[in-house]
Amino acid sequence: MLSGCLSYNRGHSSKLDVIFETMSLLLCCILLASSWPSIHSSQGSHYEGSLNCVLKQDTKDLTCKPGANDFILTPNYFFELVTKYSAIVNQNGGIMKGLMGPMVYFHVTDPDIALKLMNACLKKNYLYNVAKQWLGDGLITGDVVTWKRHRKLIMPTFSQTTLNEFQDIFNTQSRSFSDSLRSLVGRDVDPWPLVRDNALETICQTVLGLPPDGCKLVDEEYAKATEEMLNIFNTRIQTPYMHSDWLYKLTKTKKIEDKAVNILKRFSSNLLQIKKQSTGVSKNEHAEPKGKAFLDHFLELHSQGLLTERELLDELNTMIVAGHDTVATELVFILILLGSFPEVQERVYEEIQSVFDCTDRDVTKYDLPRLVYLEAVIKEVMRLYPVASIIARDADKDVNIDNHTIPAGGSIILLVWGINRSKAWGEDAEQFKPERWLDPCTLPDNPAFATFSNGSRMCLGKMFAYNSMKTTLVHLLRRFKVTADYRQLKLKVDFLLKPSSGQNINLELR
Ligand code: HEM
Repeated sequence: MLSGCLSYNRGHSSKLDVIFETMSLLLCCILLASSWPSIHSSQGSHYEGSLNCVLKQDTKDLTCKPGANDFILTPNYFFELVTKYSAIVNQNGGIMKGLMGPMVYFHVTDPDIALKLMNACLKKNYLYNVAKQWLGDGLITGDVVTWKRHRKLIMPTFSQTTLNEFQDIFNTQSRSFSDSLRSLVGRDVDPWPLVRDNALETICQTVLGLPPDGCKLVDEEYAKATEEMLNIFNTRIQTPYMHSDWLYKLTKTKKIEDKAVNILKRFSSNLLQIKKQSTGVSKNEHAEPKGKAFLDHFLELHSQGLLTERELLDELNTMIVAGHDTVATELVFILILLGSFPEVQERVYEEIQSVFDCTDRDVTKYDLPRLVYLEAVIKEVMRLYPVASIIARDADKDVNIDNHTIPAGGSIILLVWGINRSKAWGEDAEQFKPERWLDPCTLPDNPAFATFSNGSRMCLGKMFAYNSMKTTLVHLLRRFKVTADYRQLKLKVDFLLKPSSGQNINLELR
């Protein structure tokens, strides 16, 4: 039951089913309550036994390390797991076996081993199925066969030409975001709601490709439903009995999920309708997009019979969530770090003033590569605070790595938090040092930076993210000075890495 597939069951239950399931739920709860401690302590050795048979040389056992297990099932279980396992695995050669809840995973922090596994093991771990009801067979949650076909079709959507077309949207959104910050000057405030709304509106504008006309696409209901879903993923992953589809179906959480998914799906269907209507109206009545937007590409693929309408909507939902929550979270971390290191912020400000000749003009595609120090700051914050701090995959065949074999069926946790702090980064890996990005000779190889993942399933939106974050920060930092204290920052892994408190910033007009 615990390793059950989290596939979404679309069928309806009869009354008899409900009675049967309620009785089974009660029985299961009793069994689970009485057996949990033994499942928890014995499951590891049960799995290890079978995994050890195929290991050429035993992978060190993380769960035997002192301190590795003393946080299991604490409220902030995930965050503690990520940070503690990262440190222990880094001290022990970069690959170890260990428990996550009752399941055994191979935990990896060695950048080269991680890259090899990212390329060899394309199948996502069953944990991703918590997002299936919302994201269906989109790129993040789809099975490998669907993913391969869709990735090939969708990759051209992220061409440099398309990204350049988005620069107007990035500028307009960033200006309006900076305007909205004026009301916060002089107060300690949590920037998250405004940063999130801006990122969400930006991705939706780029999905549609319509020039903003002052009218917002996104409402509070959508943003709330997204946050609700991310919380539900977290709850479900951390609650073993909710791993069973039929038990989960009986919970209150499932009802909340159904409501949230309806809101999210209604929103993307509406976007699709707006797009379909806007391509049909004359130029005088409605502003036409200048170039191709995400939805133009998707609709073209649909009209060629390469994507069904359901697949199109799955990709649309995937794009919206992948494209806003990540960017917004990283922007909050960047503001906190800039506010905590005034000398770094001052250097960024001077670079902006120099590139833009002290003017307030928009950011062009030619400015973006010239913002070298700003880019170093962004990358350094993203190294230390990777929003996707773990990536979970399954081996669908035996994978040989140095002296180890990860057997077919083995589950893998790529600890991005740990890869980004591995010994490749040197003794000062824990320190915030943007300068390390300025000299390519002292920089480790690419796989040591895993915030966008690496290999063939790596993030498609990396350049979109850099361009939009740089544009936002230019508009913001030339108007405001930020103060914050990263030492107050408390973190949680709520599916994604997020601040849980201490994220307030203070703005001062320049
Ligand atoms: C700071 C910003 C971002 C970060 C840190 C980030 C990180 C990641 C990571 C780690 C993955 C791999 C997830 C996994 O394998 O489980 C991923 C996948 C993906 N990201 Fe991003 N992302 C960011 C922004 C974006 C943006 C702006 C977009 C779209 C506009 C986007 C679209 C995607 C898509 C479509 C995938 C699935 C790729 C595939 O499996 O083929 N991301 N992202």
